[in-house]
Amino acid sequence: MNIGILGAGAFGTALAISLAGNGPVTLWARSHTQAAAMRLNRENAQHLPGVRLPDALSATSDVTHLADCDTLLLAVPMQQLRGFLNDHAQTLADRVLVACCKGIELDSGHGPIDVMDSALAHRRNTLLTGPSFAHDIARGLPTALTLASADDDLGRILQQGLTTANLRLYRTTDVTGAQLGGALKNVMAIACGAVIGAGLGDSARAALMTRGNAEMQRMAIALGARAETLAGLSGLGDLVLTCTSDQSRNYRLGLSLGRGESFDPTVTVEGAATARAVAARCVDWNLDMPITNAVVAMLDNDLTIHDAMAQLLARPLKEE
Ligand SMILES: NC(=O)C1=CN([C@@H]2O[C@H](COP(=O)(O)OP(=O)(O)OC[C@H]3O[C@@H](n4cnc5c(N)ncnc54)[C@H](OP(=O)(O)O)[C@@H]3O)[C@@H](O)[C@H]2O)C=CC1
Ligand SMILES: O=C(CO)COP(=O)(O)O
Repeated sequence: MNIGILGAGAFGTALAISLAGNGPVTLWARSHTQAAAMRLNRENAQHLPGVRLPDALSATSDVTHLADCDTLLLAVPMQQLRGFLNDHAQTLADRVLVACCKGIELDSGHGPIDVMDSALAHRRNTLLTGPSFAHDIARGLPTALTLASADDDLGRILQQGLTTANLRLYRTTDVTGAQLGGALKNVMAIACGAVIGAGLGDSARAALMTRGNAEMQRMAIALGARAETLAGLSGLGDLVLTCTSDQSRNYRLGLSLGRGESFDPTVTVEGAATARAVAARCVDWNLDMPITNAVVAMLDNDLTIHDAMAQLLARPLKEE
């Protein structure tokens, strides 16, 4: 397998570092300056400082250097994915594509594979998702992820080719479940960060994680996912990681909301747009998504975390 990675952010770079342990990998950055600096300094100082780029990793800003790559990993943020696919349709044609982003597109309500399926003519579109921080992968720490492919034969090939010494891949054909688990856990991480930031305690966070998990299951099953996918790495696994670690940018945005502090708007926080994408559609989908709606209200400054928790506690009592 000849691998290229498009998008030299934290995650794309971390995956490139890990995969370079298997053989040569090409990492494409849109910025010529960034690619040149990575070649010169053997470091992605902008997005993943402090980690040496291995010799088997070639950094470039020239898409023609991806000509020999049969498998391309796309590591750009979710809301940029469609524009990116349109801009690079020729480079991506006839390759196996692996989306590495987590989220739901605001305009369409679609996840990464759905966006690729609608934007590109071919259908060899897959997703790599699950609990993993870029810094952990890049430092060689053990990680387990899910490779989602509707075509199980293709899934097996990718599972084999993208597994590395520190990256163990499981696979699933439930692309809907994998997309939604990775997208919705970020919304719950914002809520959990807000609870901790406001000093409401670990018990409240445990309640939110559990009810958030129920909310994720409800939506995913309604849209055709399998319950066991949401109980796996791409759902519960990533929910646990992201709601409990301040390595998570979504969780840190929540912390800032809970503390009443501002947050750097240039940081990639997928859960904010995803929460809006879901909240805008949950009435049409006939879905009860109280935590997601509360996150949107907090992001819009319409609700404090104290009021949001009071509202959630005052909901009609029901069976678990
Ligand atoms: N970081 C992590 O730990 C993990 C991240 N992910 C997912 O990976 C995805 C990317 O996140 P991450 O790498 O962390 O984000 P970063 O903010 O670190 O990097 C984003 C990268 O995307 C590039 N980019 C943005 N828009 C475009 C575009 N239109 N064309 C080309 N390149 C573009 C940026 O380029 P530039 O620098 O030039 O702006 C940058 O290299 C997200 O969906 C995230 O949820 C998944 C698991 C773990
Ligand atoms: O997806 C991630 C961990 O699995 C990264 O989380 P953040 O995008 O919140 O940093």
